[in-house]
Amino acid sequence: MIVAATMARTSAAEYKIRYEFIRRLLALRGAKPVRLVNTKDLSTPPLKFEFINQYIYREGVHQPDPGTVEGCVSCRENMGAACGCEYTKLCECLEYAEVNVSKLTEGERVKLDKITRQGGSTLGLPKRFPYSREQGILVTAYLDSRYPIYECNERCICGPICKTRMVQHGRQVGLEIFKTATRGWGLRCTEGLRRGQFIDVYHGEIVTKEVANGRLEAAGKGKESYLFQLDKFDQVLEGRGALYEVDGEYFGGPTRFINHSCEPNCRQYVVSYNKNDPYLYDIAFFAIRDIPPFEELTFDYLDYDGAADEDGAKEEAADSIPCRCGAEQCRKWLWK
Ligand SMILES: C[S@@+](CC[C@H](N)C(=O)[O-])C[C@H]1O[C@@H](n2cnc3c(N)ncnc32)[C@H](O)[C@@H]1O
Repeated sequence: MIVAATMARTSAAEYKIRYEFIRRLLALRGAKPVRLVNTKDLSTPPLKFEFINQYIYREGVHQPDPGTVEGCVSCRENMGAACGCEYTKLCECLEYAEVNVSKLTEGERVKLDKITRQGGSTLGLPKRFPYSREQGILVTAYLDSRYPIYECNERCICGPICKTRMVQHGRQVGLEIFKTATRGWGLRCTEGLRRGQFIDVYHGEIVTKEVANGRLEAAGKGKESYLFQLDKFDQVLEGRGALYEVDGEYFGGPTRFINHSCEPNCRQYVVSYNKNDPYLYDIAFFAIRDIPPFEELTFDYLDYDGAADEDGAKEEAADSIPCRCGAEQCRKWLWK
C-alpha cells in the first residue's frame, strides 16, 4: 500500500514536470515542432533549463552594435541575371569569405599575390559561395574546411530570397529530444537529412571568459560540454578585446542535448551576419553525411573550431568522462 502511494505520488510529480517541460518546449520558434520522447523511464529533463530563441547577453558582454553592420549594395533584389549575391565578386558581405582560387583570372591572381604580401581587401575577387544554389545545402568546400560562413543581413539590398540567407531563417526540420540508454538525453531528427543540410543553431547565455571560467570551476566535471568559445576570429583580433563564450546549460535550444560521438554525423560551423564584428556570431549545426530519420544526431566535442592550438584543446583533462558513443574508433574519453 505504502509503495503504491509513493509510486502514485512520484508519477504525479513526474507528470507535472513533464507537462511543464513540454509547455516550455512550445515556446521554441521553428518551422516544425520539437518533441520530447522517453521510452526508457519516467524521467524528464531537469526544469533548471529554459528554452530560448536567441542569445541572452550577460554582464560585461557588448551587445551587437547595429552601427557596425554593413549590408551589400552592389547586388540586386531579384537575384539571378548576374546580379545576385551568388555572383560572389559583387557581394560586399563576402568580402572576408574564402577566395575561390579556381576561378581567378591571371590579373586576379596577381592581385591576390600582392594582397597576400602587403595586406588589403580581397573585395572584387571571386569568393566561395557557401550554399548550393539548387538544394540549399552547405557545399563540400565549406563542409570540409573551417571557413566562416558570411550571410547577408537586414541592411543588405538583396532582400529575403537571397541565397546567402539560410541559418538566419532558423530551424526548418522537426526534432526529438529523447532518452538514450547510456548518455542521458539526446537529439534526433524526425526526417532524413542530406549531407550539408542545416539543422539548428546553438543558443545560450553569452558570458565573458572570466564568468565562463568561474562557472566551470564552480560546476566541476562535465560543465565544459555546454560551453562554446566564440574565438573563431581570435587571430584577427591579435589578443585585442575580450572573447565570449556561449553557455547552453541553463538557457538554450534543442541542440544543447546533442551528445558527443568520436564518429559524428554533424559538425558545428561559424555563421556571421556582421563581417565587422569578430566577437559575436552563430554556431550552426549541419549534417556532414546523409542521416536517416530518427538516427541520433552527434558531433565531436573535440572537433575544435577555434584559433587556438589544437593540441592544447585536446590535452587530457584530469576529470575526463568515459565516452559511451559506441563508435568503432572511439577515443574512450570525452575530453581527451
Ligand atoms: C551537452 S550535454 C548533452 C546532453 C546530455 N546527454 C543531457 O542529458 O543533458 C553533454 C553531457 O552529456 C553526456 N554525454 C554526451 N556524450 C556522451 C558520450 N559520448 N559518452 C558519455 N556521456 C556523454 C555527458 O554527461 C556530457 O557532459
